[in-house]
Amino acid sequence: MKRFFTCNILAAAAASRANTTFAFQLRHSSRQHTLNYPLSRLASYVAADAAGAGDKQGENYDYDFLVIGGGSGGVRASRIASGYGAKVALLESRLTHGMKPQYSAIGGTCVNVGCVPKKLMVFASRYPSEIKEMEGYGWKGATPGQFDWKVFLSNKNQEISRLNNVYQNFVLKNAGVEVIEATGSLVGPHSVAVHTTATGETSVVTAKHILIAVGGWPYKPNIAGIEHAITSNEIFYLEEQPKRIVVVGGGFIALEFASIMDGLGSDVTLMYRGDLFLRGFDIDMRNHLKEEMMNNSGIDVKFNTDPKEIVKNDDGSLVVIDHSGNKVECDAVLYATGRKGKIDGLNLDTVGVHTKDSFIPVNEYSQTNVPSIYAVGDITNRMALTPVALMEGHRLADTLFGGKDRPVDHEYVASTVFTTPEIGTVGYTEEEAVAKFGDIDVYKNRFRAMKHSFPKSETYSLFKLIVETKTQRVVGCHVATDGAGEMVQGVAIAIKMGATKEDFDNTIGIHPTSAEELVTMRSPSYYYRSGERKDSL
Ligand SMILES: Cc1cc2nc3c(=O)[nH]c(=O)nc-3n(C[C@H](O)[C@H](O)[C@H](O)COP(=O)(O)OP(=O)(O)OC[C@H]3O[C@@H](n4cnc5c(N)ncnc54)[C@H](O)[C@@H]3O)c2cc1C
Ligand SMILES: NC(=O)c1ccc[n+]([C@@H]2O[C@H](COP(=O)([O-])OP(=O)(O)OC[C@H]3O[C@@H](n4cnc5c(N)ncnc54)[C@H](O)[C@@H]3O)[C@@H](O)[C@H]2O)c1
Repeated sequence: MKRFFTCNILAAAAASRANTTFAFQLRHSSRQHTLNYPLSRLASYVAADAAGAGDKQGENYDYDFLVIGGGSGGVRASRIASGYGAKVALLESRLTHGMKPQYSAIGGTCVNVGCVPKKLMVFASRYPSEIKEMEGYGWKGATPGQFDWKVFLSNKNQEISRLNNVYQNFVLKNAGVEVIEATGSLVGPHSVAVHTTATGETSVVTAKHILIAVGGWPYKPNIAGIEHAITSNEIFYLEEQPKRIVVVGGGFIALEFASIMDGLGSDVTLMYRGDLFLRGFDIDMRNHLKEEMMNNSGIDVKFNTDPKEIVKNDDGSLVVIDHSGNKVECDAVLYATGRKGKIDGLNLDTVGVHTKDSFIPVNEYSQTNVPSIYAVGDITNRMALTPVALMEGHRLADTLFGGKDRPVDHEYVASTVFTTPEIGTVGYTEEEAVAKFGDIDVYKNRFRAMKHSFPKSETYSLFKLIVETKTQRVVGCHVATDGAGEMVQGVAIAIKMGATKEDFDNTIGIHPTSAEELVTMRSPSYYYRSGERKDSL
């Protein structure tokens, strides 16, 4: 007798009681797979699932740890778990990067369509401004030449392919992780349907612990003509460099790509719906970046501007019409308006995993409401940064397989917006510090770095330290300058360790650098006492 069931553990259990053989019908995304599954095996994992995650049951699972998603969090968790001797399999939909439908591949968003190709574009985009200053240093007639988008893209693609190979065949293979090119979806608290990418076949495997590390996906608001807009996924594969580009958004991705495309020679219009971009960052850094962008880049920054419609012309060019009826002609529109969790097709409902919007809430051990199922990285909507996903994955593996008690730690996480100039930041903003501590001392200096002052460029840096008055602990450091990311990484160690302003003062600077400013700001620029700003005491 052959019967069909949707992928539902209760239906499977009923089938096993009726002692039938059956084909198991699974739906994932738009595809539908049929799986002929041996009943004895199915019955065993149904029984295991029904019994919960008992240690004794665990001995019968196919794996100790099954990871869905081969990005920052999944790769780190799986290789650390394997290092502790766990039997680990990792499912990633694709092992080599490329366009639709996934864009991402082994290594995740960061490696394929995020941090890495983005940073390569940042490097490429900064050469022209370096060359502009060369004349002041005595180099006559230097020009950046012509940027060849196709050459860059081809080199970038080779580099990402190299990294895909490194992840699959060195990082994970050497760690003993079984990598499967497949898309995973949940069947039960201990069972996952594995939809093999190459063949379309589906099988079901069981694991004592399951980790969901599927990352996120760009979100575009539903305005007329939105289908003509691209996202950060597509920009890494555009065949031609858009001569004119409108970037919509005011977060990390919008600002970084506005800077990149400007540096590469495109005409850039940045549209942000609010008064000032980079909400959540220190107010001085936000204002400083605005001034630097307006004074030292070609970016046309439009605040309080929200597109209402995108119209495609017959020649393929686009027009962005905002709510006031203003029009901007361009060749591409990049939407960078946030990211959603990639939960589609995971069958979370089937197993009862709670979601909030498109994300999966977890506790401090990255555990979902279903005890055997964990989630790390962007899908948990804690802090969407690669090193954070790495930390969450690592700590989970330490806890589950290393015999350690390692909850996540999101305090004093440093980050950098790779605009020109970069904004490096760790700890509390001025606003947050006032709200939390009431009494703070603020040290601030805006200056022209030696490198820019000599060729007489009007390019400024801004350094800011925030100190809790009572303890004199440095609780925030915000830097807008060349190489801010490299600089703030070191400061983050000191701040995480609880360094005081005196510790900073006792540290001897490196001369001549811009970074020495961090240890030479002697007197506070202003203070807050009981939440009220005071210019002197
Ligand atoms: C343009 C851009 C630039 C960025 N720049 C930076 C930066 O400079 N610094 C920084 O710290 N962060 C940056 N980020 C953020 C960073 O990329 C993410 O925080 C990080 O990649 C999250 O890791 P993750 O493990 O949660 O998920 P991801 O890295 O997104 O990995 C998830 C993987 O799971 C796979 N997958 C999804 N569903 C399934 C399924 N059902 N079965 C099997 N596999 C599946 C996907 O194909 C993907 O490869 C950037 C992001 C973007 C978009
Ligand atoms: N350098 C880095 O570390 C880096 C770089 C890129 C991305 N990231 C991570 O990826 C995450 C996602 O980046 P992102 O820039 O897409 O998101 P984001 O949340 O940083 O910014 C989204 C922006 O879009 C705006 N927005 C949202 N909905 C809108 C709408 N309907 N219309 C117009 N504007 C709208 C928001 O006001 C905000 O300015 C970041 O939060 C960050 O954690 C990090």
